[in-house]
Amino acid sequence: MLKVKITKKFDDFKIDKEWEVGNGEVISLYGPSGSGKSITIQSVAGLINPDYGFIEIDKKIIYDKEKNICIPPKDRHIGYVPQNYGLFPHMKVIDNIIFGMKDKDRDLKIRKAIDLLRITGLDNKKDKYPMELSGGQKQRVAIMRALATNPKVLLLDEPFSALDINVKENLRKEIKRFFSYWNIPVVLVTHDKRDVEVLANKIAYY
Ligand SMILES: Nc1ncnc2c1ncn2[C@@H]1O[C@H](COP(=O)(O)OP(=O)(O)OP(=O)(O)O)[C@@H](O)[C@H]1O
Repeated sequence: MLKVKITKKFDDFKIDKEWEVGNGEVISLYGPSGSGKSITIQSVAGLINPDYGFIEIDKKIIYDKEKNICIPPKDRHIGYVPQNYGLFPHMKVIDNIIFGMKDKDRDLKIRKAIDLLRITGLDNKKDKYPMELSGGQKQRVAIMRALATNPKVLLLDEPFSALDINVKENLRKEIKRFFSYWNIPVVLVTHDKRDVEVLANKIAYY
């Protein structure tokens, strides 16, 4: 369960939001450009700090302004896929996926990464570089890289916005299928109603 209550103020913009999402659920942060969706998930990931509020994962506080708690991003166990996928261009697909894994044994990491790639049918691309993949393939690798760290929460920022309409629709359905493998809260930032219709159990309007 992820619980979020945050306030953040800039000179000409303020957000004040409260929502929660359970394990195995997908919440969509849905609203127009500039409404504070990215700021919210960056706060959850720990990349920026809200001015007030708290963030809780499975009853553990990872941020609380009043209690002066702010767990660093690397200790939050969060899988975050930014808008541009965030893949390392100089690393092969397989090395991108094993990057955040905690296991010491490289062979074990490789086996786990290949299993993840197999779920998305991309095990034959393991030795390619990100620039050799299509947009949809990059997106799948980015999501698998985030899941490879066994996160307690998965955050996706506009995952389909750069893809053409047919790829989008197929990928939505595929992603919905592999979300069911992971019993964690998923936060999906989008301004596309179709993403909400296909993927979300809950909506937080922005
Ligand atoms: N560092 C900053 N200083 C001042 N204003 C900022 C800063 N960062 C973001 N903002 C403002 O906060 C608002 C929300 O930005 P945010 O990126 O969260 O929007 P969004 O809903 O994710 O939109 P998009 O879909 O375009 O990414 C915007 O109006 C933006 O200009």
